[in-house]
Amino acid sequence: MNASELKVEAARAALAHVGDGMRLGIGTGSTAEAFVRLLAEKVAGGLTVIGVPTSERTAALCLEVGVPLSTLDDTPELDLTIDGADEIDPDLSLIKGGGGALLREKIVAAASHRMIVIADASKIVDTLGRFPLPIEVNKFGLRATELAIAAAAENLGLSGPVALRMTGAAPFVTDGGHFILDASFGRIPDTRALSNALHAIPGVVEHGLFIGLASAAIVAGSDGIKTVHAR
Ligand SMILES: O=C(CO)[C@H](O)[C@H](O)COP(=O)(O)O
Repeated sequence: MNASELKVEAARAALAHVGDGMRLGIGTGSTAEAFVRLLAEKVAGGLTVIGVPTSERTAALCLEVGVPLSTLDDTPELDLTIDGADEIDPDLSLIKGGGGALLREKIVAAASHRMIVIADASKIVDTLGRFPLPIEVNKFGLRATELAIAAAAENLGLSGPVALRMTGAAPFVTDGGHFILDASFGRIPDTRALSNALHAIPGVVEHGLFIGLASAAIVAGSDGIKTVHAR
């Protein structure tokens, strides 16, 4: 099976955790999209759920395939969020934001009683940081924020390019109207320290380190599906 097929298998396995009447956070990315399409089949078959999407892109897909939606304002407490990830470590800390939706993804995950991550096995790492860390920043003072991020990283012994994410010739703009800086710091031994340091920078809106949010990860590999639970 290729990575796309494995993503579908992980998404299919996650459906077993969705019960009738649930309020569901719905993630962003290709794995989450596979989940939405499978969920829509269940909804067509009579399953009742209400979804809160983590991006405009996911909202559009849900509307297209018939998954009923709410907003986090109308449904501020969720039973379960299903979302993908760019990296997953053994503690179920994550890097997310490859699709640019990290802010809403984190808000939705934090509003959920449980978060289940779905992924193909290539996303599993020993230590987070192979995937560049997405950092969502306010447009104002971009250069100053970039310098502050580099300085904060250096204090923690981390360094590497911090690149403004582009879509063609223009900067990528998130659903919240912000920019994304992708920080290639390499391995991040102390994710909590980096998280705190980034949160202390005024121009940083949010970052893609998800620590203590995932309750389980459903990972599909060539040897089958494994479910890893948070310790
Ligand atoms: O965090 C995300 C979007 O912001 C995605 O969950 C992450 O990028 C994984 O994407 P995919 O399922 O396409 O591999």
